[in-house]
Amino acid sequence: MTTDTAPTTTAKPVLQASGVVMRFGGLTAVNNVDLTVGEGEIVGLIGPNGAGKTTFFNCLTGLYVPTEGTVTYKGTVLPPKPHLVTQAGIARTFQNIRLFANMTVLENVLVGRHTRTNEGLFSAILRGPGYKRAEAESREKAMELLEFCGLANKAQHLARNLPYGEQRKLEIARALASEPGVLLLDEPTAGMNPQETRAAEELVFAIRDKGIAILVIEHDMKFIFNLCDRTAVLVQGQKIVEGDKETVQNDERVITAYLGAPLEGAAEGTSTTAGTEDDQ
Ligand SMILES: Nc1ncnc2c1ncn2[C@@H]1O[C@H](COP(=O)(O)OP(=O)(O)OP(=O)(O)O)[C@@H](O)[C@H]1O
Repeated sequence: MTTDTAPTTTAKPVLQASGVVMRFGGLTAVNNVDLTVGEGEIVGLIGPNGAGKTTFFNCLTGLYVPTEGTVTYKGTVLPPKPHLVTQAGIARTFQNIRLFANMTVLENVLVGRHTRTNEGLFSAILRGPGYKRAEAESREKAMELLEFCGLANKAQHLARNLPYGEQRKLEIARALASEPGVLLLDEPTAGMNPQETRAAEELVFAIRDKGIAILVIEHDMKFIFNLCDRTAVLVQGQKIVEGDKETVQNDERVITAYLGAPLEGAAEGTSTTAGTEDDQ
């Protein structure tokens, strides 16, 4: 491990992974990875197919219990259960869209709010004043989020009827409904056209401006380098380099990992992707 893999942020840590290892039998999918996302930061995570990016995300969000290492959120070690991780303040989207297809857009966002509502089962069954007040507040907040994500006019549409780019936006709106301090995006622009990708960029900046730190996995290098304050590169489970756009683009090991072309394309400002052939 070389010294340039050390965290370079001076921002106050929000999410911190230390020495995270994830083994599946004899395969080490994530190998001793340290990564910090600080307040107000957008951090990128890139790497060729099978590098361990999604597995690392799963370790950060309690879907997997890391074989070794710790993950802390604002200084507290996270419990290895997804709903408790969400409750703590970490939200995520998935590489493969996971919406409730037969529910409306608004209902999907309301589902995302359940970790932030105090009304229990009996309150819901009895539908007393407390429940009605909480429900009205939730709907109002959900509508604000749909407005923020540009989906307010689709609130009553079924999720399955949205175009692909809007489904991805809805996933983000639902993740934001849990009022996170950090948002993890797993390939948010996969399948988007260039116009949708640019709109997604604007949305990510706007989320950061709300005070939510962001960690994003993407194969679209232009998207990553336009957005991110720092980018970490995983290759075969190991973080080989972490730094700003220039540091990453000029690192020989990164160029070798990608066989050169994609990163050079990004440096020239053309939209390019790397290693997407067997995604999803
Ligand atoms: N549940 C699992 N059981 C066994 N092996 C797994 C499991 N999940 C992932 N792997 C393996 O771990 C390695 C890392 O996979 P992972 O999906 O994390 O990579 P990735 O960088 O996200 O790839 P991509 O860019 O294609 O999404 C791969 O070799 C994969 O086959």
